[in-house]
Amino acid sequence: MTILIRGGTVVNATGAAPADVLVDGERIAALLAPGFPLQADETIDATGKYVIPGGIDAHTHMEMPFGGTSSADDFASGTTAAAWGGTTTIIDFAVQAKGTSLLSTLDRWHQKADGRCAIDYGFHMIVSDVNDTSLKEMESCVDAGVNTFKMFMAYPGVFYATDGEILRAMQKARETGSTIMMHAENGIAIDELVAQALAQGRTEPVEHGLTRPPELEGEATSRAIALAKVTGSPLYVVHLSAAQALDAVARARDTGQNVFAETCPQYLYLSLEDLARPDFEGSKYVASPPLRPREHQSELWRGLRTNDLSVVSTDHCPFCFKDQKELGRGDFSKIPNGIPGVEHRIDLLHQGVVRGEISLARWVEICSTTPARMFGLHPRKGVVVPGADADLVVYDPAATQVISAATHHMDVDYSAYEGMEITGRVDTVLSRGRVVVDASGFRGSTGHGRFLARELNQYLV
Ligand SMILES: NC(=O)NCCC(=O)O
Ligand SMILES: [Zn+2]
Ligand SMILES: [Zn+2]
Repeated sequence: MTILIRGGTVVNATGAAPADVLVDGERIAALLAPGFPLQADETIDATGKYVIPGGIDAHTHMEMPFGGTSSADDFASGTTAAAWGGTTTIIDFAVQAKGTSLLSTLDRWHQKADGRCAIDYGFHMIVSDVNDTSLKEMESCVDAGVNTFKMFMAYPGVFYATDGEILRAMQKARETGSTIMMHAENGIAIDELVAQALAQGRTEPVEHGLTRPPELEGEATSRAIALAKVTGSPLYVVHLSAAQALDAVARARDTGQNVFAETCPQYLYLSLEDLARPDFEGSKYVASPPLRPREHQSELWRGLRTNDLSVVSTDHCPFCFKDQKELGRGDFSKIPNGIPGVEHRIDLLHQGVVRGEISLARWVEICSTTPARMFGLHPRKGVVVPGADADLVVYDPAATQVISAATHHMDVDYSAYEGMEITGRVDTVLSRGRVVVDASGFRGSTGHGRFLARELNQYLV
């Protein structure tokens, strides 16, 4: 089966140029001069549109257990929504519960995902129980294509790891060539502030933000960087939200340390003002780290331009407003943490192009090419070149849309971006050569997506 995508502008991280794209089976076969005379089984007209590599969302939580409930999207609904939004690969987090092994956790996540995903997928591993067994098991995870391990400096009693535990895991990461991903917030200090707020009767969602000040993200980020330096381990800071944390990352990178960071669309577009919405509406915006005062946003956009922020992922972690966020009415600390977004990352970041915050090539780089290289998927994913998987998005930069829960495909009853007007829209999506979304709707199938055993981080020196 061949498909010819005609008349579009191919955008890679290296730049944009008019070209026709020939797909043969699951792979890109050729980039051709526009109008090159060739017949294919199917032709897609991309005139006036971009042809970009499918998005790679390196931070999602499908069916994630949290605070007595579970995130609302399962692997079927979440990956279908991702496809609608031009994302053709996700990397989800398998979550080790305390007292369980990493390998049984990995098995469990395979059971949840295998045969149910609409697009390709990989896993990171959350390590919440550092001991001799789990440290040894990190080696087997790497062999199984899971070479990125998330640890938490937040959530004492749940996921929290001490500095000593982090140090030991980083030593193992150094030994195995794997990368530690860090949730960098000072959870011990935050828990004190939370207890004080509740004791004073401050129970509203906005208190979630006020009890997690940006300084405590900056401090934890600096500490993680120091531990990484001592151990020689690479560090990837997840969901960076605060200027103070960005500053620490930028300083480390200036010294040549293997420190990388991602931010998320919610930190670029939403703010503490959303957390302060009345009538418990603020609960829709509870995630950790929290949304920050608006002035952090321009710093994050700058970080994306300077590459101190290398990736934008969603941290997609949906909880329904009606029956899940509700768990924290009267006590903000019980609101399940997370914001939905897997469907809208490509559109929201294209908005950054429209507003002149980032270039077209940088849009592709932070949404696809760099995650592919950072997480060992390149050159199979993340680029429009012959030989790569035909994970392709035809994107119409002139179309307009309004984001709404009434029209999105995520299995959650609200949108954090409700009513936001977007210039640009996904037109057609191919996953490994199969059209999964086009004007007729969703044409893919859950079960089409394959597990991706990943190579090591290609940015390490
Ligand atoms: N970010 C968030 O609030 N929920 C998902 C879990 C995590 O990434 O820490
Ligand atoms: Zn986290
Ligand atoms: Zn997360």
